[in-house]
Amino acid sequence: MTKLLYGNPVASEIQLRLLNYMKSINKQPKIATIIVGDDVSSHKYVNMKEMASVKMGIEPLSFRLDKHITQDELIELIDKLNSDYEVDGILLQHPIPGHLNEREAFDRILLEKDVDGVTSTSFGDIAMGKNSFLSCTPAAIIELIKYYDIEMKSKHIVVIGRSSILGKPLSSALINEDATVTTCHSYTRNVEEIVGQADIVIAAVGKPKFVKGKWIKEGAIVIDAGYNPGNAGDVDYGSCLEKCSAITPVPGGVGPVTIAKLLEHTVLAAGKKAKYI
Ligand SMILES: Nc1nc(=O)c2c([nH]1)NC[C@@H]1CN(c3ccc(C(=O)N[C@@H](CCC(=O)O)C(=O)O)cc3)C=[N+]21
Repeated sequence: MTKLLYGNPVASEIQLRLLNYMKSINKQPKIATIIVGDDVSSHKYVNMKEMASVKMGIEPLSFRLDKHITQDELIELIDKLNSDYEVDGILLQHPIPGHLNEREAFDRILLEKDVDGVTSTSFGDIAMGKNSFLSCTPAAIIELIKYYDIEMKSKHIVVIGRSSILGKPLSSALINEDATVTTCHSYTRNVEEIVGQADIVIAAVGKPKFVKGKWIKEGAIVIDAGYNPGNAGDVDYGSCLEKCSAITPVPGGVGPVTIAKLLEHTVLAAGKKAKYI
C-alpha cells in the first residue's frame, strides 16, 4: 500500500508548537505581505497566508500594489517596512511583473525580517550551515520528510527544478541533511534515467504532471512541490501512485506546510525582539 504524506497533520503540529511559544513572548507578531499586479493565483495564495496568520494571532499588514509600480516605489516600500519596528517579517510574493528587478527587491529585505528566506544572504547562510531562515517551501519539504520519519542521510534525492526560492535552496538544504543530491533542470539530459535512480524524487519544475510513474524506481518516495493553475502538481499522481511507496497529494501535501513554516519563521523573528514573560 502506498502511503499518503498529508501536509495538514504536519502543519497542525507546527501551529501547536507556535501557540505554545507565543505564550512566552510579549509581542504580537506582525507580517507585511506585498503583492504586485493582479495574478489571480498569487492573490489566492496571499489571502490564504493572511487568513492563516490571523488564525494564529499574527497580524497581517497587506500591500496590494498596481502592476505598473516602479522599482523605486517598490524599494521605497520595502525600506519603510525594514525600518518599521513593529514589522517582524516581510513577504514579497513571487512572481512580480517582468519590468521589475525581483532579485534586487528580495535582497533589499532586511536579513532579520526575511521570514520567507528569499534574500541572497539567507540562502548563503543556509548553504554554510548558519542560522537564517530557509525559504518556506524547501523548509516545508524537509519538515514533512522528518515528520514521516523518512531517512535523508545517504539517500539519493533527485530535485527537479532550480528556481531561486525553491529548487536551488532545497538542493542545498538537502545536502546539509547528508543526502546525495542531484538537481535536474531544463538543460538536463535523460531526466527520466536520473529520476529512475532516486530514492526520493522532489518535483519543483512548474510543469503540470511532468513526472511520470514509469520513470520512478519501484518503492521510491515522491514529493510534489508543484503549484500550477487549477491545483495541479508537477507529478502525474495516478501513474506514480502505483510505483512509489509514499507520495504527497496535491492539494493537501506540501502547500499547507509551506504556510505553517512562514508563520513559524514570523513568530521566531518576533520572538528574537520580544521580552520573555
Ligand atoms: N515569496 C514567495 N514565497 C512563497 O512561499 C511563494 C511565492 N512567493 N510565490 C508562490 C509560491 C506558491 N506558494 C504556495 C503556498 C501554499 C500553497 C497551498 O497551501 N496550496 C494548497 C491548495 C490551495 C488551494 O486550495 O487552491 C494545497 O496545496 O493544499 C500553494 C502554493 C508559496 N509560494
